[in-house]
Amino acid sequence: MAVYTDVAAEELADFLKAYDIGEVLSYKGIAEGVENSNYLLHTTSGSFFLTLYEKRVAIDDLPFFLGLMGHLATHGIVCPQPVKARNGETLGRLAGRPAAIIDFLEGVWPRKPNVAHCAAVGAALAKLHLAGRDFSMKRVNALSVSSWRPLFEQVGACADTVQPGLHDFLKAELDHLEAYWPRELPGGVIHADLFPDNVLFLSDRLSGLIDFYFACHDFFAYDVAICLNAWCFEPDHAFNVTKARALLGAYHRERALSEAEQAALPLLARGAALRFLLTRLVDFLNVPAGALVKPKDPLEYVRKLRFQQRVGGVRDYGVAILGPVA
Ligand SMILES: Nc1ncnc2c1ncn2[C@@H]1O[C@H](COP(=O)(O)OP(=O)(O)OP(=O)(O)O)[C@@H](O)[C@H]1O
Ligand SMILES: N[C@@H](CCO)C(=O)O
Repeated sequence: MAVYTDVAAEELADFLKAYDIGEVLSYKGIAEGVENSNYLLHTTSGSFFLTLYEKRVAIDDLPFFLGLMGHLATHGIVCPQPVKARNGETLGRLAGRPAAIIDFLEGVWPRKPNVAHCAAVGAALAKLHLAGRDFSMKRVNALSVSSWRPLFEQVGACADTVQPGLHDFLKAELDHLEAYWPRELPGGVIHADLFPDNVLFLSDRLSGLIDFYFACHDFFAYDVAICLNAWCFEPDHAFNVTKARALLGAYHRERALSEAEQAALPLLARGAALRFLLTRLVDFLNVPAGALVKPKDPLEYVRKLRFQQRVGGVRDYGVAILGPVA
């Protein structure tokens, strides 16, 4: 989470003069998330979310992210809408960082996802992929396979301080993925970070998707693989095939996964596990002094990667080859 960048009350009051959202009543740093500095903002007009974008968000990418959130809403995807300043801009600058105000979505992210949550996420992910097909802006995935070796080299031998032998394990996996990564699969706009903490529920109903700051163009099935890793493992690290079947089946009913996508899923899931393992390692080894952040556990993704290395095909996810949707 983060509060990497503090915001003084006077700075905030100044910043809000450009908006039509009333006077500040309170603002508090949010103790969740690891990428950006987030504040819950209450004003005389309502509740908002103030985000100051940090190191992993390139300022030139922000129009894509903010524009995508607006586009998806026009296709019925419930996600935060950027608040425009009086000059029509959604992006400003606060405390030396690019900053935006987005509306606050009610809902709670599931700390212990169940099978119904997994089915809801599978369907929502497919709808997001379909809704993004006519989005005009493009963004290459800055954290796809070509970015993993530089991250690995950034970590280097320090990997072994986190777990003995981790450096060689990462190198072997990287060599394998670079050699066999798919060249051609159906693709488009993906979320690329749809973890439980980015999906809100009200009672049992999915009430919103948030945190589009890794959204980009990549394989749709890669986004599915990210969700398999994020939603379908138990706290004891066991893979839950019932949850995987629910997630994949619900996705497939909204947007059919081709045979090629299904065949590629295990390899994509290895890549998805390596991607988050590497960014977690980098963050774990480089916590900025004074930042209010609890880095996420890289070893969780070592275990997930080892599981995915043993997967032989989608049957290991609890599904027979998903046939045509009736
Ligand atoms: N628009 C919103 N409405 C309601 N809650 C929100 C909103 N945006 C963020 N949150 C809450 O703040 C938390 C952190 O937000 P977010 O996920 O965007 O941070 P982050 O730094 O990108 O973290 P990470 O990428 O690790 O999830 C979310 O888990 C959610 O609980
Ligand atoms: N969702 C990511 C953090 C944001 O990239 C993780 O759990 O590693």
